[in-house]
Amino acid sequence: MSLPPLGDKIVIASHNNGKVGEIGALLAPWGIMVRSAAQLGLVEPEETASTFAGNAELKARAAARATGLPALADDSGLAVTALGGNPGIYSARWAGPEKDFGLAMEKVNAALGKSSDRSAVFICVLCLAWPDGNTACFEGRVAGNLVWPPRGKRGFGYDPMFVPKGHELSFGEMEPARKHAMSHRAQAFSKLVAAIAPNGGKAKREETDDAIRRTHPER
Ligand SMILES: O=P(O)(O)OP(=O)(O)OP(=O)(O)OC[C@H]1O[C@@H](n2cnc3c(O)ncnc32)[C@H](O)[C@@H]1O
Ligand SMILES: [Mg+2]
Repeated sequence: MSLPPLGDKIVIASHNNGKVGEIGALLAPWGIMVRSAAQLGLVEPEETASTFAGNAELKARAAARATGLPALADDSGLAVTALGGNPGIYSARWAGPEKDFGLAMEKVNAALGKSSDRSAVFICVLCLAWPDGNTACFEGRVAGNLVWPPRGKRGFGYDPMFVPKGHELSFGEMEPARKHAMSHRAQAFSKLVAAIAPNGGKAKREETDDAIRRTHPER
């Protein structure tokens, strides 16, 4: 797949500071100037699609159209097996108008009840949109189990109740760099990099991996 170049400025088409911070960290080695939709005063489009990809594309297109710059949107959520994939694309909406994720996590836990299946997947679709109407979307997933009560104050959203498979710490307890190395967002991001910069991307990924290894020598 051959995609148009990104240039040196892009808009992060998200109003979620947690996501904007994580995407900024993933983009840091690239020297691209990043502005968020909130910083640019863009309106938050209504998420009317029925899939992560549909919503990510709609958010990216709206920001590219409004700014004339390439835009990167993220639509993501927590799909809980025993809840038939809910809250899924409704993950932000379960937090209500106050964006109260303590409440959203309580709802997930209450809906699970005594279910012995606590498995869940975080899903992220990153979608790039260019001002000429081109788009490209990339999906990442990370599997894990839900714990109660929530643990840790790092990260955002549902992080404190999610323990990735093979790990002890929740995303809310982990060093941010460690979450970045395995998260659904990071997985989607490496696919995006592979599509945008197949050769340069390899060097940049190694740079990021080296930085993570220096901070986490046990990895
Ligand atoms: O649409 P934008 O403006 O990007 O911001 P949003 O918060 O509304 O984002 P979504 O519509 O994609 O909803 C996804 C919700 O899923 C949750 N979520 C996504 N990624 C997460 C992560 O890495 N850790 C914890 N929760 C996450 C988080 O609570 C988000 O609010
Ligand atoms: Mg949203």
